[in-house]
Amino acid sequence: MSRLIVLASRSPRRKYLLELLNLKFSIESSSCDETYSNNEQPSDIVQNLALHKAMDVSEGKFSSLVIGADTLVVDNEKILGKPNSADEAKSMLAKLSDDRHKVLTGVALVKTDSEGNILQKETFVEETIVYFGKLTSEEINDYVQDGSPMDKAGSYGIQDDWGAIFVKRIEGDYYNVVGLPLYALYQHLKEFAPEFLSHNSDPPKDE
Ligand SMILES: Cc1cn([C@H]2C[C@H](O)[C@@H](COP(=O)(O)OP(=O)(O)OP(=O)(O)O)O2)c(=O)[nH]c1=O
Repeated sequence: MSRLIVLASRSPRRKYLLELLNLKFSIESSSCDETYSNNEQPSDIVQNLALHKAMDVSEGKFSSLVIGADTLVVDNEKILGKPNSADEAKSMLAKLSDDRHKVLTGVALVKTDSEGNILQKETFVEETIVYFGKLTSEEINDYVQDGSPMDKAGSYGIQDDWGAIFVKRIEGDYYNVVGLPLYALYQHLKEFAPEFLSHNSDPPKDE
């Protein structure tokens, strides 16, 4: 039976990022609840949510590797998820202005055997520090009105046109901020699931 990689995500950005590893995979989004308790450590939250997504999608999958991920912003110990309203997006961006914050992405890898049983699972977390410049209220208003903050942790996308204008510098993996830490993921795949890489071992082709 052929081996299958499944990305447990509805995020178009995660699909795009996983494609950069030149792997063949399918996509199935999990319907699990993404709530968490503020008493938990952010690094535990993102890994637990990633694992819930991957475990949920792994049901009924045979000889598969399921990849789940979750991204949160942590600003001075305060966790910022996706905003619930435009006003909340504006206040998140005002908090991030002229300061540094952390972006944490938790990743879960779940392997199933040929009968659909869970064979192995592991999680890891990657942290990137992002430094924002000072944002004027006009810039914040314009971004929230014309940009796409609502589906993003911390209300911004570093990859968006205006998002890029906010960011002075980062420490760590850029792709981790966008939603999937590609360097760490590839290293973990080599250790945890090399059999899923072997038939995809051709180097990426230039466009
Ligand atoms: C900080 C930041 C977050 N994000 C995104 C990454 C994640 O998609 C999103 C955080 O929400 P998540 O719950 O991690 O992911 P999701 O709901 O988009 O997708 P799924 O759970 O189905 O995998 O914020 C950016 O795209 N750019 C950024 O700069």
